[in-house]
Amino acid sequence: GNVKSAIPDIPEIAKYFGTKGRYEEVNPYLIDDILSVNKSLLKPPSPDCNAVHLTALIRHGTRYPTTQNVKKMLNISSLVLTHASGNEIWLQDIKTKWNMWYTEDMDGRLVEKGREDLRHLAVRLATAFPTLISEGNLRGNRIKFMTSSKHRCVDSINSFKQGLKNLWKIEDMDFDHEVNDELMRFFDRCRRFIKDVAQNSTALAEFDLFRSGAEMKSVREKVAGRLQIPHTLITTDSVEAAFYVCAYEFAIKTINSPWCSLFDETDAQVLEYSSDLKQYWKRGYGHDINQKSSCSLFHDVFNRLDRIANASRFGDVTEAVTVQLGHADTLLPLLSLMGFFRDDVPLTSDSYAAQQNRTYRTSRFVPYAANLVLVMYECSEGLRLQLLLNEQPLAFPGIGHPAPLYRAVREAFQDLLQGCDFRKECEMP
Ligand SMILES: O=P(O)(O)O[C@H]1[C@H](OP(=O)(O)O)[C@@H](OP(=O)(O)O)[C@H](O)[C@@H](O)[C@H]1OP(=O)(O)O
Repeated sequence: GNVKSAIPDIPEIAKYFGTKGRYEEVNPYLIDDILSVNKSLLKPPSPDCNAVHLTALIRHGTRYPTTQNVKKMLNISSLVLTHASGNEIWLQDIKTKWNMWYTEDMDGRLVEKGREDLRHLAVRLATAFPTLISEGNLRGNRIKFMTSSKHRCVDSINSFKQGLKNLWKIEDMDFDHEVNDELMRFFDRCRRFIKDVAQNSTALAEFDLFRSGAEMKSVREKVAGRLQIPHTLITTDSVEAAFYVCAYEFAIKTINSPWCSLFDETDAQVLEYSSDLKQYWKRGYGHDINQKSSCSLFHDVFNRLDRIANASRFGDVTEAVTVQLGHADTLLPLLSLMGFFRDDVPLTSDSYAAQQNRTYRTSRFVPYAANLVLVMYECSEGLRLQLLLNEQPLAFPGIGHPAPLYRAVREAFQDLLQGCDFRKECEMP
């Protein structure tokens, strides 16, 4: 019928959930129609072009909290259930209508919504690129699948495949995927990253400083006041965990949880900045090795594009589509390596106010199921490469065109193409 689907009651702070945000917040038109494809955005660069290859680098779909966060959520929920007082409706609802249902064994696994995220993404990409993501190419093994070994990624790539099988009513075939952590979890393989960042307690100093700074103190005091709990008991971990309850209740169950009433927009923006500081210094521009650790994935993608470019002259392109499933930690370093979302000044613990309009804002570009799609076209004047991030055209830095000539892209990235040696960058003396 023509009854619009009931728009879920969306927490006003939902756009500040960082890497724990829903895909729909980045593309709100999907709330009404999850299979909607903005065809005008996705038409070929010019009528004479035809698509010859597509690579999709995809983050897994919506997941449960990781164990480390379930522990923090347990702490804040028992503190609130035992110590909070006040007769606000939302507090009564937390106490009477909500229960702490998260358990440590959830361990970041994919939830049903996460399977839907990937099944729907598969159908939308097949709709947008029907000559590449096609039943014939799937049955003809011209669509390659690769994934991180993490359960949430394996489940995600199987959901992506299931989306295509449902679309074409395929029940008589299964399709393999390659588990490749060297590429999809390169950060685990880069010794310099592990030593200088992951295991270096000073590497996230700006993040740590902000978490114990003035803006976060104000959030803690306001939340303590709303709960009528002494603010000495409300730590940064507490407010972060309560924010995560709100984010996970929404992402997993599309519920506007009473926990969201603990925060106003300013609180959410402070917590968003805190999350951006973590990603900036651990996965982004903060440390050069963060981006250099993604050199192996960068070369994997461009070596394939070069093969396609050479083969396309002879029309025997066998690798029509490559789908690679990873993490936010896979996409963020690569996006930085390629120069996306770089601010003129670094994100630091004391630049919260100055960075209100920062471009490195993870809520805007790496939600669950975030995806970077590269489409190569054969056009009359040569090969073109179109870039899409979360199904929206993305101009290459320094080129400003979302579907430039491939040779222009290679020129822009020539230093990386000739350098960016993973072994050299990552080995330790
Ligand atoms: O804060 P948590 O424990 O959720 O951090 C996770 C990462 O989640 P994210 O920060 O991206 O929301 C998780 O990335 P994902 O893309 O797989 O969800 C990562 O795999 C996991 O190790 C945690 O990252 P951390 O840097 O080890 O804290």
